[in-house]
Amino acid sequence: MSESSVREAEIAVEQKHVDLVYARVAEMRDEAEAMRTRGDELAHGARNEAVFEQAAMLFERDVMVRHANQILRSLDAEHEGLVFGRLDSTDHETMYVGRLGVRDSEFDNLVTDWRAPAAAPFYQATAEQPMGVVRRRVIRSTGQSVVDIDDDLLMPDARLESMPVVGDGALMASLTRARGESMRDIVATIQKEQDEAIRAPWRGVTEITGGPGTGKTAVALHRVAYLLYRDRRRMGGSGVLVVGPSPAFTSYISRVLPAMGEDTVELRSLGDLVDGVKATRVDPGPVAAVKGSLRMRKVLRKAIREAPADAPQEFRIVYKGEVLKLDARELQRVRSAVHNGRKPPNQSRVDAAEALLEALWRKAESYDGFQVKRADLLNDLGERMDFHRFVVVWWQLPTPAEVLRGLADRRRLARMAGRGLTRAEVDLLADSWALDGFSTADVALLDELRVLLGKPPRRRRGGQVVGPPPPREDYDEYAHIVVDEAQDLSPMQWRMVGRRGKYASWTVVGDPVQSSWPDPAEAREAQEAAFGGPRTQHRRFALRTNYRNSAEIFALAGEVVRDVAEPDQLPIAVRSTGVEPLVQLTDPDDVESAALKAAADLLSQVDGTVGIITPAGRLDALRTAAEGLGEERLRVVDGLESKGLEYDAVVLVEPTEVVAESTTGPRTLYVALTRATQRLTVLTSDPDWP
Ligand SMILES: Nc1ncnc2c1ncn2[C@@H]1O[C@H](COP(=O)(O)OP(=O)(O)OP(=O)(O)O)[C@@H](O)[C@H]1O
Repeated sequence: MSESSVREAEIAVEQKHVDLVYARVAEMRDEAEAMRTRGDELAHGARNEAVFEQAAMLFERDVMVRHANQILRSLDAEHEGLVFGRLDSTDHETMYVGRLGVRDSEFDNLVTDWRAPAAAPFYQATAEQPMGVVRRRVIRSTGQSVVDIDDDLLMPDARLESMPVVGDGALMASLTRARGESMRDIVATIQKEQDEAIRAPWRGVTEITGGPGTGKTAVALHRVAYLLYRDRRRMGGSGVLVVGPSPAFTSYISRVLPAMGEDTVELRSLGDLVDGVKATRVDPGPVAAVKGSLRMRKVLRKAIREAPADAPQEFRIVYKGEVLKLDARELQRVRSAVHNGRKPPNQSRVDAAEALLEALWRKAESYDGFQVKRADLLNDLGERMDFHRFVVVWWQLPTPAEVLRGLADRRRLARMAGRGLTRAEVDLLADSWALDGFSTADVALLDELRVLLGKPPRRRRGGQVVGPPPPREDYDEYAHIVVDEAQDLSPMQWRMVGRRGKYASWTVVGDPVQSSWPDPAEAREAQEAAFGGPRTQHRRFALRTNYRNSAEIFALAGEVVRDVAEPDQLPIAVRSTGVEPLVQLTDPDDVESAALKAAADLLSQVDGTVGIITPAGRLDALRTAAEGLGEERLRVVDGLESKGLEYDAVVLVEPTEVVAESTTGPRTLYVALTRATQRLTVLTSDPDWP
């Protein structure tokens, strides 16, 4: 038989099994639905019968329905099919591996869930350590049709005559496929070193490092699916949070988990981690660097103690014919004393009122011949409307946003900062807070302020203040938190994320060489604190193969960080395309049209997406210009925004400017140069670049 007819025959064999699986799944769906109906009848019918038994059945019903729904979700996901792998072992057993486990009506395995221990050899077996696997087969489907197969022969000596081997590498086939709107799952082609990180135990901190394109993000997401499968009760209860750098990134990865049947995981970017706030911009590097540093804690702590700008400077109240007056200094003394109490300011208004009354009493007492009893004065004034009106304006309950906005006042900010910030830094921050909206870095500060201020008491109708609510935090705490691009989190951001995971286990993914955070030591410390201190159990995995970039593209990218990276921090790109990146000298006045021209060329050369990556200063202009092209496959982003994303082809605009803008030298440029899978064009007005 010719090779192609062998392949056809083998595809037909697999199609038969796949058909069987889908038929069984349809049956399971019917069974689950019948079960649901029965469960409903039970619930409405025999209320008086054995309640415990009923509860158990209801529980079972819920599990069944959940399972059925999960199967349906996986079926509905338009991905590479339910069954994607097959192992043939030395004992002549065959096992199919898929997105979920399916048994036939006799409880025999039709498909094993990829996350089950039994499926591990599918990812871990190698020619050196075959784990009893003679042939590993990857089955590629479109919908329910098998379209191709790819075999790995791990034990040539154990192969039977009747066992054909076809295909030339499922991994390569997957890597060269065009990239689209969103990231795909990699369940069918997870590599051994990746699998080890995916299947690591849930406890403590799992740290995954690796260069660009080594699959860190993919691995982290598959690990989430794995942990949910293995430990659904622990993980599912308080949930899993995945934190990424930008909304573009969360949107890019948003389909991976649903494709694996997991749609309960929360994806958030650093700018929308706090409910009710959404970052609308990104600060320039030097501004973000100040806002992210731990020095901000002191500034904010001071800011919440400061009287609001519009608070009254003195207080007069007439009592029994005498004017009682507190001047600015006296008021300030009362304010400080209340702040020194243990409650946060937004829960201290009652204390503030009491302290004011005491101060008024001391004042009255100091007047010669003023005959009143302390208890009477406290009571009488405490019920007076004019007193309460004063308290409300003098002890305001500001929102975090109001406090931060207050710091747009340069003089006020300088006072709060003391020697903690330089004058130039005060100017940078004040200018930034005078702009509309908040930046990504501001969100961590707002979260810090929220904790410092405390939750204001809820109001009852009629405007009366009710006592403080039960102590409940107003953010969720998670069972497991994944932090992607972890090298970029500022210390203040680590505090924000850490607050959401006081009892969490962690998966932390990053690449120090791609860092845009200038003070790694301070960030490291804050990170450790977020994890619960240095005693937390740590396990580390390093990924070494770059699956994204062609070898030609990565050779150029590696060049620009040669001075700032250790050799073993640079991954190895194994896929060669024979297409060298193009470096074009451009007229500095003509960069825009050159970029559009280059993008148009690339769009005609690749099937998937094309990205124009530009210095932040040119972003708006290029974005507007590119809109004119009306191309759905084209994106325009700046270097920082390009973090974590990938395109089939990239036009990189003015590398020297990208470096100049960054606070961490060539690292952002390295990020930008490692986004393309197939083709890269660099436009530079610097004849000496690189
Ligand atoms: N085992 C694999 N099989 C198929 N594709 C893979 C595999 N591992 C990684 N990839 C692909 O390689 C590309 C890079 O993966 P990913 O984005 O997870 O890398 P990364 O390490 O997070 O990169 P960066 O640090 O640059 O953001 C993706 O398209 C991913 O699907």
